[in-house]
Amino acid sequence: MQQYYGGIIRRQQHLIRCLGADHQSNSINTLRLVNNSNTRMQSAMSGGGPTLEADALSILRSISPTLDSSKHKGQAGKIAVLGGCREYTGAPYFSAISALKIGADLSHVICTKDAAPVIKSYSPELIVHPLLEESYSVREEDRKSVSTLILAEVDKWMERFDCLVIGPGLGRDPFLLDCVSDIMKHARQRNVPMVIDGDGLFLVTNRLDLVSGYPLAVLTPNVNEYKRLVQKVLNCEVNDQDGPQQLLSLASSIGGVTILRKGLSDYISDGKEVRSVSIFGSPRRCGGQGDILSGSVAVFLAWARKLVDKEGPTMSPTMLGCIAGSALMRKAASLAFEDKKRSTLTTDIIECLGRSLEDICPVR
Ligand SMILES: NC(=O)C1=CN([C@@H]2O[C@H](COP(=O)(O)OP(=O)(O)OC[C@H]3O[C@@H](n4cnc5c(N)ncnc54)[C@H](O)[C@@H]3O)[C@@H](O)[C@H]2O)[C@@H](O)CC1
Ligand SMILES: Nc1ncnc2c1ncn2[C@@H]1O[C@H](COP(=O)(O)OP(=O)(O)OP(=O)(O)O)[C@@H](O)[C@H]1O
Ligand SMILES: [Mg+2]
Repeated sequence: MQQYYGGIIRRQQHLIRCLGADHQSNSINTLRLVNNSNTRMQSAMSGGGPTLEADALSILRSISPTLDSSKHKGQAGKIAVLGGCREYTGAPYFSAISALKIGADLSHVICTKDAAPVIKSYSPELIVHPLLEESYSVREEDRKSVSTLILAEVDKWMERFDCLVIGPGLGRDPFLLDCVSDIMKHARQRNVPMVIDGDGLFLVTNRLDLVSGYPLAVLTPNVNEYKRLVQKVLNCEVNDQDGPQQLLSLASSIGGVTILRKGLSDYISDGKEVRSVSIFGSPRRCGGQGDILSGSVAVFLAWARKLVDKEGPTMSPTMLGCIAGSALMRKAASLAFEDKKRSTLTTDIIECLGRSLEDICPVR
């Protein structure tokens, strides 16, 4: 662990030097802000001035709704995950169950007919819709009518969702991705926020029009997905020397969508500003952690949206949702790692979501 954190500190110091700041950090707990207009950087170190890490935690606290008995089911959020196909059933489950464990009231999964019984068998808590089809199960001549039917079925539910997560375990079947494109267009018309991850990013990288200029779209690329986006949109390679500025350009080139670039530190930009969340984390890289993150961002984004509606804009709800989601995911991963070490799995991290939330934002 010592060595792991040492690596983080060295990378933080390197990035701080790259950004032209003269701070010296002895802390892993740094969250930076780069402003679009003047590359302003706010960096604070633990033990010195106010730490920006505390901002991530206080953002999480400020957007988490209080639990009180006057509320009815649904007010804490209804999330839907579009994903799950023949190959992947774990990813949509991880995303949807994480949303519930964080505090959403209802969590739906919209998946292929094959995947549905499997996902249902993981949990009775999830509402699973076996609606999507892959090419192999639909004859060429039936494709048009089947896709119209799928769209009509999903549309019946659309207005009830506070946020969609598009892509965990979705697969890359062309017919299925065409149907999902139509669903995304409808979601956009109805101002439903979308968190796009996994194969959803494969789709969007080839169909930027689906999200371009939509301020309620969040993209959560991992290393590979980010590389593909940069190549496609900026027509160059990833530049880690100037990572935050490149992220800013990428988000702004896609018309101000919010991008959460996952990694050693998570970097987040909506094309106007860049922030990073470097707190906690774990050296274990088992598959599925990005799926927890997508479900987590969806819930916090839905909550942040309600808050911003009520209290006026501070930061965009998508930025707030990403910062809170990233902080919680990393905290849960660190708790799970403390306990399980090398054998830490995604399900162990999910089990730590509740304790992490309670540590950061105790129920009063
Ligand atoms: N249990 C499950 O059902 C899971 C399904 N998943 C789904 O699997 C599908 C494909 O996602 P992938 O993340 O594999 O797609 P990627 O395109 O990110 O990864 C493809 C390949 O790149 C490699 N790779 C991944 N991260 C890397 C890194 N940091 N540096 C270098 N190479 C790296 C992987 O080993 C993999 O072979 C998505 O639908 C995703 O949601 C994943 O979410 C993991 C868990
Ligand atoms: N080197 C790292 N150190 C600490 N945390 C990390 C590191 N890399 C990624 N993370 C965290 O793990 C989470 C998932 O990121 P990752 O890059 O593993 O996503 P992914 O590849 O999409 O995962 P999935 O397997 O679910 O598809 C993010 O919240 C990120 O903060
Ligand atoms: Mg992923």
